[in-house]
Amino acid sequence: MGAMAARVAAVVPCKDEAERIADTVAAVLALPQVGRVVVVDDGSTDDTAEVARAAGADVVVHPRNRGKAAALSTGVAHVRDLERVAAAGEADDPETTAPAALLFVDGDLRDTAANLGVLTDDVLAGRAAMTIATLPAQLTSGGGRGLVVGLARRGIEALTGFRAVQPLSGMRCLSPGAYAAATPLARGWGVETALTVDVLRAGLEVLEVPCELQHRVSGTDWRGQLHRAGQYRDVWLALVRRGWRPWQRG
Ligand SMILES: O=c1ccn([C@@H]2O[C@H](COP(=O)(O)OP(=O)(O)O[C@H]3O[C@H](CO)[C@@H](O)[C@H](O)[C@H]3O)[C@@H](O)[C@H]2O)c(=O)[nH]1
Ligand SMILES: O=C(O)[C@H](O)COP(=O)(O)O
Repeated sequence: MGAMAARVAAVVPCKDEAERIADTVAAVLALPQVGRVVVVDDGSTDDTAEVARAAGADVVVHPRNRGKAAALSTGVAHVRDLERVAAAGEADDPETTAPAALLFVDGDLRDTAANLGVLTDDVLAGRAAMTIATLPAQLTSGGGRGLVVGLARRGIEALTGFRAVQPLSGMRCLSPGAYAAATPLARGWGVETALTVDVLRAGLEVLEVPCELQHRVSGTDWRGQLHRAGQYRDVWLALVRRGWRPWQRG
């Protein structure tokens, strides 16, 4: 394994993923590119933290739910703390411990997370600053009507010219420069949309990469629709805060 081989740090934000997180962590830990997996338990009411720890992840806990973007920020901060400790142990060569890239992974992918390796190649080779997974048709059908996806796609295109196939996809690999360009992260469910806008606006390359992933799809019940309403609000806010004014179009 080369020096770069295990230099990706994975961050997995989780709210109530106890049933799925062990498989997800095991699959990500098995990727040769990945050196560490940090799970952020974002105020779960189940055993997510314990299960993730038992599966081999470093775990940080939010005592109260703070949303996906806050969980990602906490996870990256924890990666950096762990690196500082490791660098102190390895004396004068922090380069050997600093991650070459961050891999953002949802907790619900289970063993399909084993297919995430394709996201890291372009970033580690310097061909892209951020890669975004595009998912195949899901085995479980969802209840979405494309409203949130359409909003995010239109806003990103208006602000940057980039037409995203799956603008909400949370599985992303980022170079340290891409992460710096996108911080502070937009709140809640706006984080992916804002990441794409901010990284592109920094003049960096963004690539969508097909990836064989399956995740838990939101349904048509009131819970699913409430979830989509929250997504819509956060994506809208992220876009407006970045200067999108759709109501001004002639
Ligand atoms: O308050 C929360 C809610 C969720 N999660 C975790 O965030 C991830 C994504 O959540 P999920 O409910 O699976 O989101 P989806 O409905 O599938 O949303 C899609 O759209 C989101 C943006 O709106 C993206 O973050 C997701 O990656 C994308 O799959 C999962 O690991 C969750 O456990 C948190 O950490 N905190
Ligand atoms: O189910 C989904 O794909 C997301 O929750 C987004 O919902 P949408 O279909 O309304 O864009």
